[in-house]
Amino acid sequence: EISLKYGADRLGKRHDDSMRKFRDNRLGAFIHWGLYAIPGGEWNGKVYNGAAEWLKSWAKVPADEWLKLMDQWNPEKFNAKAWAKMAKKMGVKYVKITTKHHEGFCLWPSKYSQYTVAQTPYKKDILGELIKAYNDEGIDVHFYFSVMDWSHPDYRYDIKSKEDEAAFNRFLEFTDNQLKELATRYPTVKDFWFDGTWDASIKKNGWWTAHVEQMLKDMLPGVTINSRLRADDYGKRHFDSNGHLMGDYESGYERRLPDPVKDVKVTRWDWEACMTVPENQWGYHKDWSISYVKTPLEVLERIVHAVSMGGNMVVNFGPQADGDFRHEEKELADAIGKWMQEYGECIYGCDYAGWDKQSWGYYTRKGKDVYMVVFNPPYSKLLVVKTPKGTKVTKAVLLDGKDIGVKETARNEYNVNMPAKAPAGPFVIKLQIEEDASVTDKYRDALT
Ligand SMILES: C[C@@H]1N[C@@H](C(=O)NCc2ccccc2)[C@H](O)[C@@H]1O
Repeated sequence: EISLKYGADRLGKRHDDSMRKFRDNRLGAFIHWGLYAIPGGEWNGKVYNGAAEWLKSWAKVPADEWLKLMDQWNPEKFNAKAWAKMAKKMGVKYVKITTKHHEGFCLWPSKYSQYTVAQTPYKKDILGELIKAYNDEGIDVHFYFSVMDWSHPDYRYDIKSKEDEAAFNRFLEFTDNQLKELATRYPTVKDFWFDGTWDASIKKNGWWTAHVEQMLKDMLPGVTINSRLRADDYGKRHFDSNGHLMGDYESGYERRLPDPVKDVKVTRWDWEACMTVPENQWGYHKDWSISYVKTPLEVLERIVHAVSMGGNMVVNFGPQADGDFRHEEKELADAIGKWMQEYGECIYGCDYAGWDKQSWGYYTRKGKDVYMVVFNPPYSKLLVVKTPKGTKVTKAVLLDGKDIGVKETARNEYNVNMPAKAPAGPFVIKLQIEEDASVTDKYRDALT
């Protein structure tokens, strides 16, 4: 291994209470809310199909012109309690809020910037209202924070001169101040999810990313930090030059998921995926017909897929400028919530089962309980289960306790019956197992 000053400061997963809660939460929601919600993907009469929160970039709008949108920021339908009730009903255990996205507009009254809610007609501290409302519902709050800040004159994409260096150092100090401000004003925050850290300027300042992780952990013991913040001595990101994960969980699965067979290695560390409902819209876009919109079932499958591989899933919501949600997102929250109400025990506190993936769906595991989450019931009405050596399935029940029958068909192979009346949608079977490495082998491998 090469010696690093700013590489991973820990090997392996964290097992303290805070990280355990992060992991056991499993299902979160993203809130992408900023000035970009006002134009909603359209600028000067042209609708841009790219991500709506990047409209400033697609339409090449100068920062001072873009930030004039602040004069229109007055979400008259915003009701933090209603947002928290919606999240509660969806069954999310945490919400990640964009405190400041790339545009530089702050949802809290930062004293280090003139581009904040305090300078808008709305005036009030939106972030503070949201944290109180979510926490009052028992929902953890995580902060999304974009290091890249298009509103700040000292931001640099690269460091190519002494002036660049001086400017960027001022920018890093500004960023430190905002982060300390967030940690001080909102001490119940449980996680910082950094974005906008891919530029050469950050990769050349790996020391600063290590300093930020330490600074926040000193201020808020237990707080979790995503790998996307981190660059090491050589600009390596997420995983350091020795291949060790930096931060507390991998945060590279944005709008994609690890393959259940080829990428089983991700089960060795903590990770959190995030996803959009359209193909690629985080902020509010007025026209969702421009790309494919996932159904609630497709969102649900991604949630289960993540948990089945030992990861968290964060489903994105892009609130409207008026503070209300579009009907598609309300309906999605409702549908996911109904499923979680009935089957959530196969998600919350669950992890990778370590069994070979089968075509009917996904396994999750909590202690001695292995769950089968069935998305694709077979015409045979027989759900094939293959267990690791020394593991036996002794019973298969629905979550209401109804025994549906399991038959051993070969060594470490079983057929679990489909319920007589196939449920109308994805459902869960709970397996009772016995694990004993000393189990004698009554079957013999064929001699080939
Ligand atoms: C969580 C998402 N991350 C931001 C994003 O655009 N990431 C993908 C990306 C990364 C680098 C260049 C272009 C696009 C999106 O705006 C969301 O905030």
